[in-house]
Amino acid sequence: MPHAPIVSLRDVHKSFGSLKVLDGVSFSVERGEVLVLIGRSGSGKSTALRCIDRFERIDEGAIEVCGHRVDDPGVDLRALRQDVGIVFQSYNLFPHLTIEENIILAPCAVKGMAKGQARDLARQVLAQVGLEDKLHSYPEQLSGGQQQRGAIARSLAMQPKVMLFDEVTSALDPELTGEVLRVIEALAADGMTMVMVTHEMGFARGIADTVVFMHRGKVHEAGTTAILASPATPELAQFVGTGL
Ligand SMILES: Nc1ncnc2c1ncn2[C@@H]1O[C@H](COP(=O)(O)OP(=O)(O)OP(=O)(O)O)[C@@H](O)[C@H]1O
Repeated sequence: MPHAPIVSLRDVHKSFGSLKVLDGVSFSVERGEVLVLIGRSGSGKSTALRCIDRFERIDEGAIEVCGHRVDDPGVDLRALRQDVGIVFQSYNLFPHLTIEENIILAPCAVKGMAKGQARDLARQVLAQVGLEDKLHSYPEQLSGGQQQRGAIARSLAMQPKVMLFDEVTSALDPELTGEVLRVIEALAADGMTMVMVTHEMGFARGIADTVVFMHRGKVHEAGTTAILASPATPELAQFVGTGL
């Protein structure tokens, strides 16, 4: 039997009122692959990412994620979200909970994991992001970069099959960006399947198996990172040239 991609979008359309944001978007992500979405502000990257986890519902087309038909109104959202981890630009951690409490919340509540086991898991995922010593800290006691690493750890604790990253370094100072990107690089090297929206072009070049350049709600160009070095369209050439 041919294997199915972990994520596939086929001819996805999505509008907000009269604004068409996704206009026939298709792409797919294989197991262990890193797909990077790039494009100008407003081109539809975040919306495409949010549709994968059904934070947004699509108007037309098909999305399949880890065997879940996301466009099916009856999709089991709980099962879908156990398979998909998502980290946003900000507001990821609950401020009134310690890092450990943040991390064990979902494994205990959603998966019914015993607290002791969840605490062991918290230590393990915090070690993965280099935050073992922050177990009992509150988010406000951490730098922005540490908070994002904590948010990544919290997602990892659910042992997702695919991770989605939406401009996770955009709110960070440049010196804190690197530490978060290194954690993501390590996850990719470990074989985690990922879809990420990023404006960090150097990082995209280094990590992406597939680059999808979105323009006006469409996949304008897609391919390996070679498309960044020799774009086929003036729009990508201009985007790469300006880095915007
Ligand atoms: N919930 C919403 N309601 C109405 N319009 C929205 C909503 N979410 C996004 N939009 C609009 O859809 C368009 C695409 O937004 P989206 O966030 O997907 O773009 P993007 O490529 O990720 O941009 P950026 O790089 O600035 O994040 C924008 O014009 C945005 O204002």
